[in-house]
Amino acid sequence: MSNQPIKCKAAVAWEPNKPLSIEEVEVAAPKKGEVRVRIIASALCHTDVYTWSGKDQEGKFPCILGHEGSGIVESVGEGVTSVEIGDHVIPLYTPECKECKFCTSGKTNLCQKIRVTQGQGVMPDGTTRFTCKGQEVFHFMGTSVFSEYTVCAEISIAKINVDAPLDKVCLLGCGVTTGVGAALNTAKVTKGSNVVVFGLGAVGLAVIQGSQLAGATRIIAVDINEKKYKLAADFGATDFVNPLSEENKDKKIQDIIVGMTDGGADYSFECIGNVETMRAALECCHKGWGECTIIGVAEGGKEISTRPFQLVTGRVWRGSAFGGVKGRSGVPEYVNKYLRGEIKVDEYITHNFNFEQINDAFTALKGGDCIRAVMHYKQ
Ligand SMILES: NC(=O)C1=CN([C@@H]2O[C@H](COP(=O)(O)OP(=O)(O)OC[C@H]3O[C@@H](n4cnc5c(N)ncnc54)[C@H](OP(=O)(O)O)[C@@H]3O)[C@@H](O)[C@H]2O)C=CC1
Ligand SMILES: N[C@@H](CCC(=O)N[C@@H](CSC=O)C(=O)NCC(=O)O)C(=O)O
Ligand SMILES: [Zn+2]
Ligand SMILES: [Zn+2]
Repeated sequence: MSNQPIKCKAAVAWEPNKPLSIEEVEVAAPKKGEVRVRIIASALCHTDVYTWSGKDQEGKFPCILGHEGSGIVESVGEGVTSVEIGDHVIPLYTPECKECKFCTSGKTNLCQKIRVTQGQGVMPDGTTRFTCKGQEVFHFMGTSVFSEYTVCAEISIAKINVDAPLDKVCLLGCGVTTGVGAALNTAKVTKGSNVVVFGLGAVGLAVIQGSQLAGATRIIAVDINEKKYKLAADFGATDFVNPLSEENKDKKIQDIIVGMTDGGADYSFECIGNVETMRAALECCHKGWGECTIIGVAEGGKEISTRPFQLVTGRVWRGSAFGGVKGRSGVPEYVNKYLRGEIKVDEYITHNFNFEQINDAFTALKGGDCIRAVMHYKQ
């Protein structure tokens, strides 16, 4: 246990859409049921960019963003039993308390024990552990890994194999687990099926990886950025469609997919966060059985629509958060799968930066060549 605050560097988002500012912050000691973690590495996910842009209805400023990270337990608060100082961990934006109605339902990974306060940018007791220049700074997604030290609820901490390289498995804190899990747990892609993936960022590529693991025979990758096709092929995509190409630009993407697949997709996934492609992802599904999984996060105020006939005639629209993976029990297993060579992680990392260069990581992710930018913290 430690009762002392720590002063360290953090990337503070003072207001939306402005470069993050590397500041000295004070990180209070973990309270009862909390864990303070020294972050070793983190990666930037599109969701960080989304909240930073000001389009997230739950976005609170000033805050410390970051939800795809890894680190080492520095101290624990009263009553913490599942981790101890020195454990290697991945902070979870989808906690797992193992006792709420959601955790015990066997039907979802969406633990709700601390969801309300997490969305308000505070710890479960309603207060923040971060201060900067005398001002309170909000947490983000219960993780705030863009800080050299962060405090999380114990139920938001997955203890992982100490042999795993922390600057790689940080990606299992969101993107890779989300995509692989969406294919395997949420959609339950079947052997021999055809799959369509909209959006070839880390999440879409991970859906391709999961679909290949599930034995899909045809995986159609859809993206307006053709630079993403090579990596998609490496992950198992068999066909590539650019909706904006000369040949396609006057056609509806759903009609193109239906034409390519003798009636439509068995499974489709939206990994962009655009409500038009969410509609297309549903409508490209095969009549009678095609299932569309929405993963992308659309900006606040946007709504999806389709003709109800699309659903009446057997297509299914569902969503997936964190790949349907239960954090504390599932993430350690994903780390072990990576260590056994059963899932790829390194291949998603296209850029590496020092933590202080975090604004360059934002520029890279928006630049069209980046899948994941990993930030390395001072050791
Ligand atoms: N549900 C969940 O649990 C999670 C959801 N997410 C969400 O998933 C989505 C994907 O995340 P991530 O992989 O990090 O994002 P990226 O931005 O890295 O990937 C999105 C890809 O879609 C492409 N794209 C953009 N617009 C279109 C379009 N109209 N048609 C086809 N392709 C398009 C982009 O091209 P370009 O390179 O040109 O931008 C990019 O290649 C985001 O909305 C994110 O917030 C992320 C993690 C977890
Ligand atoms: N605050 C956002 C919610 C965005 C969202 O849907 N987040 C996903 C994870 S995205 C990770 O990169 C999620 O887990 N959703 C479930 C949840 O309980 O938030 C908004 O209001 O749009
Ligand atoms: Zn994410
Ligand atoms: Zn729970």
